Parts: sequence; C-alpha cells; structure tokens
Amino acid sequence: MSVLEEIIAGVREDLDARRARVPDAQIVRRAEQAPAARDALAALQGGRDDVAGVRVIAEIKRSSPSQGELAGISDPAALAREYERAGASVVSVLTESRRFNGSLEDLDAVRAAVDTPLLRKDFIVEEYQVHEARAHGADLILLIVAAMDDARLRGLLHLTESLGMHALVEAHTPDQIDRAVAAGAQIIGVNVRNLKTLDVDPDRYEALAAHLPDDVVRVAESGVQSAAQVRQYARAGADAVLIGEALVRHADPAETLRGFRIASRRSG
Ligand SMILES: O=C(O)c1ccccc1NCC(=O)[C@H](O)[C@H](O)COP(=O)(O)O
Repeated sequence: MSVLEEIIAGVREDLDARRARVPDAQIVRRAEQAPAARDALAALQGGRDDVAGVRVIAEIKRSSPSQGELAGISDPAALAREYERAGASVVSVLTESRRFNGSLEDLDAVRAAVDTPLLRKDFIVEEYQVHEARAHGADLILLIVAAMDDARLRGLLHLTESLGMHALVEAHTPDQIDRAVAAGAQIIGVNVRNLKTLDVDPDRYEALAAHLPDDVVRVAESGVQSAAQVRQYARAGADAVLIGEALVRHADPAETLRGFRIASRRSG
C-alpha cells in the first residue's frame, strides 16, 4: 500500500465512526444551516503584486508523516490570529488525526477566531466530508487528484461549489493537472512532495507549472523553507504558496510569514 492509500484507509475508518454519531441527513442539514462561506477564490486571485506580494496559505500543522512531530500548537486559534494579522490570505487547518494530529475541533476553534477564509486540509474522498467541512466553517477544501477517479473528482468538486465553497485541487503530475482542468478546477495546487517517497523537490513546481492554464489560480504547495524559495515559486508564476512546516517550527511564525510576503514583493 502507498502512503496515500494507508492514510486514506485510516481516514475512512475515522469517517465511519463520525458517521455513526452524526448521520448523513444531519451533517447535510448542518452544512445548509452554516453561515455562508467566505470567498477563498477571490482571496487567492490577483497573483503577486507590489502591495500584497504572493498570497500565502498558512498552515496549522502539528505533525506529518515525513517529519513526525513539528510543533505542539496547544492553541490553534491563537496561531490563526497571528497568521491573519501577518497577512495570510487563507488559513489551512489540518483535520486528519492519525498522521497530522489535527481535528475538526481545531477547525471549529479557528473558525470562531478569524474572518480569513479557511481551508479544511484533509484526505477528502466522500461527500460526507464535504458537508462536514462546510458544517464546521470551511470555505475551501483540498481534493487530491491522485486519491480519486475522474467521476468522483467532478462529483466532489460540483458538491463543493454547490455549497458555496471552493476546492484546491492538488496535482503531482502533468496528467493530474490535465484531469484537474478537465474537471473544472479553478484553483490548482502543484504539490512538490512525492506521495510515494515523501521526498520534496521544489524544482518540480516550475516544470509542472508550464502545464497550468492562465485562467486558474496556481498554488505552489510544500517545500518552502526560506524567503528565497517563496521568490522562486513566485518567479515561476505561482499566485499563492502553501506553507506549513517553516511557519510552525519557527519561534515567531507571524514574523516569518511577514518576511516571506515581503520577499515575494521584492522579487521583481
Ligand atoms: O507533510 C507530509 O509529510 C505529507 C505526507 C503525505 C501526504 C501529505 C503531506 N503533507 C500535506 C501537505 O501538502 C503539506 O502539509 C503542505 O503542502 C505544507 O507543506 P510544508 O510547508 O512542506 O509543511
């Protein structure tokens, strides 16, 4: 089994347990009754400019399969407020529990704390999880092309948009970019982390970005350890970058985020 398949097997077990507590009809109702979603697409659009710099999706990430424990993060709401003040365009909240030590409770706490659009970062493969994301205040969800066939990708994307949210559709190969485009994705992320080996190769972004159409929001995912890397992604055409480890490991995540944004403004 690949790492992705192993993670999804665990996600499905946890999902079954939640579904037994909150049945489908109830989660659908909760999603319908939630306050309207914020416009994450608009927050990420516009590309890099002299005022805003590259857009940043700042992630709340306690642990990861590749690195183990990254940061304690006892108060995700406080970290989200710092990200918001430092100019994050979107805050990403990992809700997968087994490998990333996240939860829907984290999403609830962050939703109550900030007005910035929120990404539910998880391994979403079922409609139930899309309703759940909306019910817990998400505005954007992650859909990983490698985790599903075309029919499911289209179906989940359609459901996401029908609930007023947007999807960050994640690709790792040119073929997956084509599949994301064909499904109608408006926001496409190129993740430079190989999901089989977990190795990160930031140079892959530029090679793969050449396959992205001009009319989608382009997100460079993973592998930012420095302002220079943010500049490299911006020069390669990224409208936004998704950053986890480098922020949460730093003693001052907000200052680090500010520095990254300023660096991208000066990239020329
Ligand atoms: O982070 C991992 O080890 C990982 C392993 C397997 C699947 C997904 C994984 N990470 C999810 C992400 O995409 C990253 O959290 C996100 O892009 C931020 O990356 P980074 O800035 O390198 O923490």
